[in-house]
Amino acid sequence: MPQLPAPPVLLADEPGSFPHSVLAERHPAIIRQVRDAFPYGPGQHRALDALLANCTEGVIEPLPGGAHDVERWRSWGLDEYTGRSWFEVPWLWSESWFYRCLLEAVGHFPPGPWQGIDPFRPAKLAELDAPETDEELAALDSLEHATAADRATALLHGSLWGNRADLGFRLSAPGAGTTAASGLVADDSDALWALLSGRPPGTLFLVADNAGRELVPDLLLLAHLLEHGHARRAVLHVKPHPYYVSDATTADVVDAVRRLTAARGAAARYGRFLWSAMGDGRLTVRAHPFSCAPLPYADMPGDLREEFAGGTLTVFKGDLNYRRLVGDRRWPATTPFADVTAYFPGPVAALRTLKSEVVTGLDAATEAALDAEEDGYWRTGGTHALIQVASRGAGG
Ligand SMILES: O=P(O)(O)OC[C@@]1(O)O[C@H](CO)[C@@H](O)[C@@H]1O
Repeated sequence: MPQLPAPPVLLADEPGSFPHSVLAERHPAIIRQVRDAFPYGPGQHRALDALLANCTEGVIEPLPGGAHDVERWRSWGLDEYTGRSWFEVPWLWSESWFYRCLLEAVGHFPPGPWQGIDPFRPAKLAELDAPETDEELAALDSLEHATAADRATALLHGSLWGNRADLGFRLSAPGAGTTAASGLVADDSDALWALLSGRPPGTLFLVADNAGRELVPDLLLLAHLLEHGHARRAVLHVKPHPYYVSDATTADVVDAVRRLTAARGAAARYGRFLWSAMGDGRLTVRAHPFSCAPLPYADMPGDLREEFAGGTLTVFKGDLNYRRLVGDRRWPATTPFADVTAYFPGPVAALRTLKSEVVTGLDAATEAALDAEEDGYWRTGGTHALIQVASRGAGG
């Protein structure tokens, strides 16, 4: 296993940089969006005002005494970062901390009338109800007569590009989700299908990203893989609580499956298949606390490592999961994907549209051509995507 020299971790301390804009602009916009979405009371408004001041100008403060997850956050670095500016600790950490604080402000965790209410739910539901979702579901009918291989490719690409439908991203990327996507910067899909064509079929893990128009195609892909013998069992890892605006929770999985079963044609058939697969255990939903950790997957706890070790393949969806999978560092873009994921206990794949600066596994010519064409926007604009696979341990 190669021991790579680790480049610096991304911080948000450089005005004008993408991480800085997320803390200075995107987080205040998210607070505004959440405030407008619910008839919150004065206490919640005051807490949101305090969070706005704290996350833009203040320092990281301890969790309130009695918070259910104090020990967890201490083990994730809270003591080390308390008293420091949000802009000077690892960006991955401060972003995650923002969502923890936002949920605190709206009373999501403590017992009370607002416990368990998802502040992002209105936006997630609006997306699921959008006419674009109807169009995407209707398009499934035209795939019914395609060969299984063509359908598999279409569903893989649907799941991949579904990652553009990220509500937090749309708050800060003008035109995101509407412009035509221009292409793949890496495509290991042959290796991915090779892993999923082994006999006997095994367990596939999918570490989900966004709800709504990303989760629906993820579920369609899982249904296809189960139905066509590419996997015996699928495990969908979602977030245990609302996170990064649109990240999928179990409630969002239920909404997505119900949306499918209530549709017409092929979409309804997929919905019924998924419903019965959940009923007989072929499809399981998991909500591990580490899914919302402010840390890279290299630091995953033993139980999760053991679980992933039993999979034929683990697929990480989306930009944030990619940052956590490879490490949120200034990797040269040509650093091999297999090297940065060498710690992972089994075959692993990433399906991601590029919405932050971290990228690995490109060839030098591709990187140079993209830089010449777009001067860096290709890394964060969501216009490009990648399918990367490290087959290690699978004899591949
Ligand atoms: O993980 P996702 O939904 O694909 O994207 C998450 C995201 O919008 O949030 C982060 C910045 O806040 C970036 O990693 C990325 O731009």
